[in-house]
Amino acid sequence: MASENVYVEHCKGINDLDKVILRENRGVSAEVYLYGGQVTSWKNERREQLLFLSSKAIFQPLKAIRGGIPICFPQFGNIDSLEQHGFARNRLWSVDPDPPPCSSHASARAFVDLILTHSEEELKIWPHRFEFRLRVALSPAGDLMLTSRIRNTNTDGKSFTFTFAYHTYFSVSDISEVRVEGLETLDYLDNLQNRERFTEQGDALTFESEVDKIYLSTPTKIAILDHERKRTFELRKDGLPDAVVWNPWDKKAKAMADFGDEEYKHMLCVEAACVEKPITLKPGEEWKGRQEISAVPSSYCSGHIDPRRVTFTG
Ligand SMILES: O=P(O)(O)OC[C@H]1O[C@H](O)[C@H](O)[C@@H](O)[C@@H]1O
Repeated sequence: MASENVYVEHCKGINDLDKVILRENRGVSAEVYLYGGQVTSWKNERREQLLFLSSKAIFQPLKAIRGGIPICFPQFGNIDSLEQHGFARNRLWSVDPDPPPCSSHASARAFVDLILTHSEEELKIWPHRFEFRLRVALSPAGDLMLTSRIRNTNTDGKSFTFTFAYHTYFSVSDISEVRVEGLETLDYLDNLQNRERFTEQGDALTFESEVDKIYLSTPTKIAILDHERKRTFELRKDGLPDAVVWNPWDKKAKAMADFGDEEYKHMLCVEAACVEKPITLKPGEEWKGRQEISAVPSSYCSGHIDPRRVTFTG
């Protein structure tokens, strides 16, 4: 069991589900449910919530929690016969009692190591043995860092193939005030058009209708600028070439039981992912995928904001 200290608290959350609270200097914090291995909260030093969590989210096994950072594994989407976005987000993870050394975020004090392995039940729907280790860490500066290490532990000599995403729901003031930089001019697969391939035109992305796109071979940094809240999220990723951008907009919002009708205005999913080219692991092989997110104050200037030149005050 991970040690209890001022940085890490193991407790019960909604519906008595186990959760872990990570705390750092100046009151920054994050919360992780063992159900889904899912981050559900990330707060800055002003105790402001940085992730979107639906007011209608259902915290009950077999349904993924709507918001935070669901983990999509072993598939993103519903291409395969498996459940949409795979089973990892619908399973009870454990605290990893003996995590192997993790070079990422080695200096973090507020972190938890979780593990998910195949169950006998699982083997019927996805016939592979695996160990999925997830480290969630909060840096002293308040950055939220997730590292996934997935190992093929098959004993029958078989490789397995998977796709993956950190399905991050960012909290935004008003979707019509948001710009995403770093994806312009890239190719994407449009989920609203049978995954047909297009090229993004023009400047940074803005939003005025439903969007569900998988941007391909993206840069390792993406910025999400919230003009009204004067906040910029910076997403950095490694091992995850693609980035999914999703907002259901009004009609789909109404069709989702665990999502408020108007909540689409206050969220945007930007998901570090590996979708276009699935990953194949031979027995004994391990894959690693990392995502780090920071939230920094940004000064508003109509037109261009260069995420590399935002004003850091913290
Ligand atoms: O409702 P969920 O299974 O959580 O999926 C929510 C959304 O996830 C991704 O962003 C997909 O690209 C969307 O097509 C999907 O609607």
